[in-house]
Amino acid sequence: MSSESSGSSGAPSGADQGSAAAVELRGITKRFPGVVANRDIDIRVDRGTVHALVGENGAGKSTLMKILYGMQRPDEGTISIDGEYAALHSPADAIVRGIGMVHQHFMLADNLTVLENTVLGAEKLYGIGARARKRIKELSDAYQLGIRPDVLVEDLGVADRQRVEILKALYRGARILILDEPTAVLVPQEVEALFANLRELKAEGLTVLFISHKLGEVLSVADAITVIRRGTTVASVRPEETTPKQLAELMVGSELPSAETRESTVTDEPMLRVEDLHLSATDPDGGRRTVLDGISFTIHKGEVLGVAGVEGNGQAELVEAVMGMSDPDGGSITLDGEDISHVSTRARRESGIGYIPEDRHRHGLLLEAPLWENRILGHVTEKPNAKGPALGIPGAPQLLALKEARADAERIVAEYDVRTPGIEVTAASLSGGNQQKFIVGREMSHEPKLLIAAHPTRGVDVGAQAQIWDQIRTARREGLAVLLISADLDELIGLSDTLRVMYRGRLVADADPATVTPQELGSAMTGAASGHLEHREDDGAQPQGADATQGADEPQDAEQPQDADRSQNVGSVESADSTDSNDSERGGDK
Ligand SMILES: Nc1ncnc2c1ncn2[C@@H]1O[C@H](COP(=O)(O)OP(=O)(O)OP(=O)(O)O)[C@@H](O)[C@H]1O
Repeated sequence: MSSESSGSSGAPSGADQGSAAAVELRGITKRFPGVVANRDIDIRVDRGTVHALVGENGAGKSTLMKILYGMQRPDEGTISIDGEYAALHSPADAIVRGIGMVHQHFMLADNLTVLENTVLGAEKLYGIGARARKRIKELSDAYQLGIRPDVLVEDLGVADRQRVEILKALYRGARILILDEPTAVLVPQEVEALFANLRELKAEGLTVLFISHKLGEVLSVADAITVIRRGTTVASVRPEETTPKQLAELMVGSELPSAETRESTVTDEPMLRVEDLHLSATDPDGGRRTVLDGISFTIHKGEVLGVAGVEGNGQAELVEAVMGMSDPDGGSITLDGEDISHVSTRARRESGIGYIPEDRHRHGLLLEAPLWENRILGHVTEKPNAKGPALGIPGAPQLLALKEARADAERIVAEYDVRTPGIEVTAASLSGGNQQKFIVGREMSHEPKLLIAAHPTRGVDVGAQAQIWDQIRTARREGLAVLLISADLDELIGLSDTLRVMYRGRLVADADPATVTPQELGSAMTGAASGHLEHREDDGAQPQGADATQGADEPQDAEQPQDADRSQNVGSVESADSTDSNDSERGGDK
């Protein structure tokens, strides 16, 4: 594997020009209790192409890719790689066959360098020293990955981490790369950079298979598209012959949704008021770094406040602070006139905050518990899950109302179209998008006053996305206030009444959702100046927090102020001469 992967360009050769497909899946069937995840699937993927897999939540895409990567065994069917039958019993078998996979949740060790992460477990290939370093450089140059081997992974933004994952796979000799929803966490500029990388890879004869719910992107980068519905392939289409609308109809039989919110329902009654919130975190070396640096905003009843930002600039920490999951150094949080700065997460929920967390596995679900128990999670003292006080004695603890909780779990499954064999199965056995739909259903069921929604439609298909957007809009009309964090800029622009940009732990700019484009917002998020954005005077000109080692783009501190002719209605995200008082600080890195 290693010998065949050192071509003169440093790229794996992939040069076999035979007519065999890079991947041929024939008659793949995979059953789980109560579900046929894949049913007699045939797919042929030509060498040197980018092949997209699309389909609604629970259609069977991830299962199929896990089978190809040796993580799961099919009950029936065969896999051929480059025309040869391949028995893939484990990822190790797949790697030997030149298959690599980049999962949605990156699997890198934060406290190790890029080089260490790359060689870990693959020491036999090029050792751990000079040869390994040379190989990393060759691959990085050949595919223009821009890898810096000695940087700690924790200092990298998401787009860079993704490139490290791709490099890791290439280093192990991958010629077939599987990417699971690779663009879900990227801003538009980063998506473009990733697609440029994918084009480089295929130009060198590599084959890319990727799963995505973003149909516009699929059409822009894929050479071929396979649509899976309810476990089986329903169409193979060429992008040049297809529109996003047709693709959506093939997938779910529904129209492409629009996030656009036209009529305003914003009132002048404040629901959430956050004032001068400061939060710092301890670095592994014991130093302190600023994560939230004087955050202030108000969300009114009937208002959706969207916060745009490249992952790692403090949005996640802002959400956790509002939910009472961290202990801010200063500032206050007021909900509907009540100071909740020092009350517990449970008390915050009980006073009417719904919470759709960013990491559904860590904060949204008990993965090994049945779905009906997950109905109770986070709402243990609320109806319909609780009844009491026990035995009618005042002050006695409440009892869990198990029957009612089960019935309500059934209702959520039906209303939110959660595809599951039942409420007794574990949350872990649901597909990612169906887990998300269940969480959204649970949180909306309690008619919150304030919804904290972090990436509410991440991983859900276009049909379910439309439904979730509708739910949020309907509740907003009835006075719901929403703090919305999303990497999906169309969603952010479409749903928000007010839009703020977060950068290095500060709210640095405002954007008008009616006029701003995803590209402009994306630029602002990476620290560049952009049109339609208003510099926030009240946040002060000098950022105190954190260098932005986030994202693919380095901070553009050295950039000059914008052209005078653009400056009339345009604000820079940060003043051009801003100098970080502490370059070692980072905004909200994990
Ligand atoms: N380990 C498992 N145990 C039981 N059922 C499973 C397991 N993994 C997947 N399933 C079921 O198989 C079906 C296909 O799931 P899969 O994750 O492949 O869907 P998907 O198309 O990737 O969905 P999404 O777009 O939501 O990620 C679903 O009904 C899911 O609940």
